[in-house]
Amino acid sequence: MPTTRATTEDRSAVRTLARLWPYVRPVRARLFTAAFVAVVASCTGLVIPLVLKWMVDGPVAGRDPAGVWLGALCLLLLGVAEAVLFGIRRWLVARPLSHVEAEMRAGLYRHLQRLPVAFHDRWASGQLLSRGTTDLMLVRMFLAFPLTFLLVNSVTILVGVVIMLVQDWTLGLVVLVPAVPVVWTCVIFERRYAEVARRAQDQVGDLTTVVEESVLGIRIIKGFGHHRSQARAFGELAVGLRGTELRKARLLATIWGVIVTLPEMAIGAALVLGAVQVADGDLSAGTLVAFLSTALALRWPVDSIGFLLAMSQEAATATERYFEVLDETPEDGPAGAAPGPAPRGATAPGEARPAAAARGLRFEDVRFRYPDAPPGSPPLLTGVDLHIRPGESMALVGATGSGKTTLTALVPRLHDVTSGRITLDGVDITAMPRAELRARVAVAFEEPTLFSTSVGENVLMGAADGTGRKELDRALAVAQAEFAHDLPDGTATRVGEQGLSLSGGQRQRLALARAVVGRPEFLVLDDPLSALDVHTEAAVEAALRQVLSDTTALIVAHRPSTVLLADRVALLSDGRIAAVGTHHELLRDNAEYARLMSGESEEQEDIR
Ligand SMILES: Nc1ncnc2c1ncn2[C@@H]1O[C@H](COP(=O)(O)OP(=O)(O)OP(=O)(O)O)[C@@H](O)[C@H]1O
Repeated sequence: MPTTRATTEDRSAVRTLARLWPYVRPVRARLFTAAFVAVVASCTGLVIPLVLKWMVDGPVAGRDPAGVWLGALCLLLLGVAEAVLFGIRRWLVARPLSHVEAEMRAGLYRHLQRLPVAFHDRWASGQLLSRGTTDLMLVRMFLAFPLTFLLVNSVTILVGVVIMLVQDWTLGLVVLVPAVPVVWTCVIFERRYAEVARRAQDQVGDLTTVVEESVLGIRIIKGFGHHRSQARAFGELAVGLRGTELRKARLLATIWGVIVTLPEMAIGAALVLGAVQVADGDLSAGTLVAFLSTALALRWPVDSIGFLLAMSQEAATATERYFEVLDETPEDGPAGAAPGPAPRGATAPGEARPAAAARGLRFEDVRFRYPDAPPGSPPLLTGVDLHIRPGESMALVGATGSGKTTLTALVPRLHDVTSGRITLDGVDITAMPRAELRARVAVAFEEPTLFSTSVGENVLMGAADGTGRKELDRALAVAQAEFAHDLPDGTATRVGEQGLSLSGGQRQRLALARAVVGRPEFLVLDDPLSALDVHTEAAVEAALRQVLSDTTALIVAHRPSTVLLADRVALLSDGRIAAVGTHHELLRDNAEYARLMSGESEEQEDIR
């Protein structure tokens, strides 16, 4: 699984950031108003040097104290106005930008839910997590600060330069000389910084993955005494990230050095030249004061360009990473089209009742190859043909790694077949809306996942909205999960990561209850009894038999006791169904099946 997804292709930061427009659109009025207010505030600051000029050449030269007081009052009012306007700007942007961030995060989450399992197999969870957290925070910060201030500073610099040229065009040109090397440095910096910023953000994703895996797998890490090697792996990634961050800091220091030093030198030169002109009587002292105060007022807008560009570049990288996920095609395709092979002669729901041969669950020449399988490797399933009649339960047996779990995952379309088709009562599953398919097919996997919510809610996830207490109790009884009633808050007890810890067998029984609670027409169980003790297994089997009597079921089985739950058994071998029959028939006629079952010698003796 690639943990770092660095894009090396050249892309324009502006074009990438422009993709944020649909999210910014609803709050555009406030953002534009805030930008306008900031421009006015910044330009208000540029009036101060002109007041100074008036004071120096007027009241100060004419020794008029009342005029000096008036000038001081004007300066005070201008300062207060500038501060108030900047305060208004901040107030205008705070709330709408939190809204933009929340909307983008919700959009990402919704999209992640709709992306196919193949996507989640490919992507490290830490990479997704960091996109939904750090990256979105960088985007919000960009919208709040650099976006406005790159505009505000540009306008301020432009207005300031015009004021300086009007005061004295020769001094103005001296101050403008560094513009060429500064712009050139910015262009080079932008390219280099983009590369390093991307690497740093990918490394944050990798680090998040390691932290997440260590927390989830803490028992294994401790059990096998791997905390040191895990800490070493984390340390190496952290050192890598530190190196990248230092490179970022060095680049930033370089551009800052250029952006600060060159204009300061130019101001110094202008000061010397201006002083000479004042001494020669070619320039008034007030004009020189106004010129220098304007140049000094432009220091911050110029100095800040370095880190504003850096923040914008990080935001462009964050936006790019965000849209890498959002650009992935969701399960139903952008226009709701079903991906996968086109249905062949499917019978639409509601049409004439299908022929008996078509009813039930049918695999027709199903081939499957994982999209991320090594190139050139053969498909895992090379032509599966299997018919499970309505109401029949079929056990699926095969060597480990033969593709049993994969085959079961094809039925609820967690993966799509590479070729061939699967039908439910004659209807190709690719022709059915996924919601309908998943309402008709219930699944329980070997790894029983419970969510951080109550036992009842975990089980009722398998049923339509509004399913009541009676169905919940029935499902718990079928799965022999009545222990749930004895939990501290009964079925309202919270389980999962932040709730009560349950044993593997208890989790498996709840997962089974979730699969049967909706009385599904089709049931797919992936070795659902593997974590149960012998007594509980017998009790669950007895209850499951009842459920299976009116359900069409496919059950992955490793043990004869589970196989015996089913009416017939299919043997999966070399990507095909090698044999179908009852347990006893296969045991007698098929050497591979007999060998697979012989692992359970004691039980096998009982059965014989
Ligand atoms: N997401 C995936 N991408 C690529 N290959 C995969 C993926 N998931 C599983 N495989 C491969 O497919 C093969 C079949 O896996 P599968 O889990 O279907 O076997 P199984 O018969 O259920 O095994 P077991 O009896 O051990 O549970 C394995 O070789 C596995 O490595």
